[in-house]
Amino acid sequence: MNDMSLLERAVDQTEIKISARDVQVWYGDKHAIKDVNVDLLDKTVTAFIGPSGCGKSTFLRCLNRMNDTIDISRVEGRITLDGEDIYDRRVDPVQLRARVGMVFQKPNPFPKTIYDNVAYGPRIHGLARHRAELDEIVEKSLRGAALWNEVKDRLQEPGTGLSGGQQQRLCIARAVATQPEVLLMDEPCSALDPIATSQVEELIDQLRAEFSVVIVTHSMQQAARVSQKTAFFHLGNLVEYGSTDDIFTNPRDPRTESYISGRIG
Ligand SMILES: Nc1ncnc2c1ncn2[C@@H]1O[C@H](COP(=O)(O)OP(=O)(O)OP(=O)(O)O)[C@@H](O)[C@H]1O
Repeated sequence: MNDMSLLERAVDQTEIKISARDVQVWYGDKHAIKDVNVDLLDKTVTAFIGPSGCGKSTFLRCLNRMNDTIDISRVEGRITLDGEDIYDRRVDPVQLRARVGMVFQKPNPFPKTIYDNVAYGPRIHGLARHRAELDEIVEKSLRGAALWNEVKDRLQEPGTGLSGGQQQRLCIARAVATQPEVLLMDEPCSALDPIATSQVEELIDQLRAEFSVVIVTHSMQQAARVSQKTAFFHLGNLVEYGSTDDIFTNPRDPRTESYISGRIG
């Protein structure tokens, strides 16, 4: 698939999947996210862009409560998934993270077989009643991550024996296996070569048929290629959010304009 065909696919989805209101994040005294309000759409790829340290990853981690795992961080405000407050005390963060999956910068397969990497989530969440059902989930997830053909004859080999690009697709298969509704990706291609990057980018475009995808990226070319919506962060503020086309061709805020034209960053 070429770049333009990804870019030209219209945003046809308007259903809000995640809604953030007045979100603040502190690390100790450091105010890392300031009053962020945004509605992220279902079945849409949203890119978070902005200079290093502006808070992209911090805000991403708010969306599946990964910041809970950082002792000194404090999150305020309201974030809803399908209208339900994800910070409500009745919400189990482990269950939430099955619905809002995450793929990290560096591929991090478990030291287990390819099969067990993918089967891990469905097993702990009880998604399969018997082995045949688990086999089906593993195959479907590996197909969904465009990896099945490369690994179908070596499912019992260690996941860590795959190439970097294959490992990242394995991590995507692992995230997809719990049937998430949202997939968060924190610079998923930064450790990959150009070929693996383009495979993962094509995959992201396919994944949005089923999920809402949010991707943090330092590459404006990548944001333009894969996303329909873009959010530009600067010094903890969400400065501008809109269609990727508008952000890149007609930014409204001078800070966005400076960033995309390479004057800040
Ligand atoms: N675990 C942490 N403890 C303390 N401060 C943190 C922590 N994580 C991030 N920060 C600080 O919060 C701010 C936002 O960081 P964050 O990693 O979210 O930015 P980013 O835009 O994702 O940066 P990059 O593009 O470099 O990954 C920075 O000032 C950073 O130093």
